[in-house]
Amino acid sequence: MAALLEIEDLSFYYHDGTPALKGVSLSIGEGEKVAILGPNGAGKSTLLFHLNGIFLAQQGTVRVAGEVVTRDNEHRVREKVGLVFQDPDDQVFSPTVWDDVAFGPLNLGLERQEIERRVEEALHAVGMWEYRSRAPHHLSYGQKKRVAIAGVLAMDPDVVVLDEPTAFLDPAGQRALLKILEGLHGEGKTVIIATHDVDMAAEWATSIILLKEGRVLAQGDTCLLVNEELVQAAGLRFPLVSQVFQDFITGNKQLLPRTVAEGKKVLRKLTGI
Ligand SMILES: Nc1ncnc2c1ncn2[C@@H]1O[C@H](COP(=O)(O)OP(=O)(O)OP(=O)(O)O)[C@@H](O)[C@H]1O
Repeated sequence: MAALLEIEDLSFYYHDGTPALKGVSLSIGEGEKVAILGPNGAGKSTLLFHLNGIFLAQQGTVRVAGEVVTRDNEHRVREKVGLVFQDPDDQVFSPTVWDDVAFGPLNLGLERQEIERRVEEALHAVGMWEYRSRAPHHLSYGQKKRVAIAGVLAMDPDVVVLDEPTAFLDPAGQRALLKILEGLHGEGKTVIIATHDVDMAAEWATSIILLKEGRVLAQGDTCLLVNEELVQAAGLRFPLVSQVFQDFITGNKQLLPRTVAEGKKVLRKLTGI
């Protein structure tokens, strides 16, 4: 089966000549949970902007469901791929939270009842239903972020892309976000995040993409997060769970536990408890 998202040799330069992407090629299958990691300035946000047609390829191609993204189909692509921006102030602008989340479904031309159903469901999903009459600019950063996520959920896209979704969320908010992402995945959606949170990536992702200086260093499973050479090159660190076991499990680092559940399993084996 063809990949849902296919990027081939994508390069992108900003107006001032800054090269942000240099020959990026990658593919993402339907239903995957993808974490894109890399240091500041690696090109993560620039790459995400290409996934739903906000940026069009200057060199190379971006395919969504087999279709090359162009100016002619960018609107259709945006219905398929929803993007939650890194900064909610770039996304949340309506007079009330309710209006903001309803904005996308309204533009889809849906019936009033369906719009109301979607807005209610999306606001409940992010725990912001009680705030529906509030002005978004009077909310905290984390609350605005939740509203921005609800705005994308209400569009019901096949692919949900989130730029730094956990940044500025409190621990309960981060747990709630993970639950939302799991729920989306359970509905069969493909979920892609850009993040600096190695621990979350290790716990959650089925596929890891490491970016650096506009290039893909590697794409694979969460084993990449305990590959010393790659982790160093990408300016990352091992997941905390892996660090705990690093000195006790010698030899093949790929066998290091990467999640809390894996860590517990190893401990049970070692201690017999
Ligand atoms: N509007 C812009 N004009 C010029 N250069 C830009 C612009 N936006 C980003 N860049 C540059 O493009 C490169 C990639 O930036 P991008 O924001 O995609 O990185 P990132 O991996 O998302 O970084 P971060 O982790 O800090 O969010 C960087 O060198 C950055 O300085």
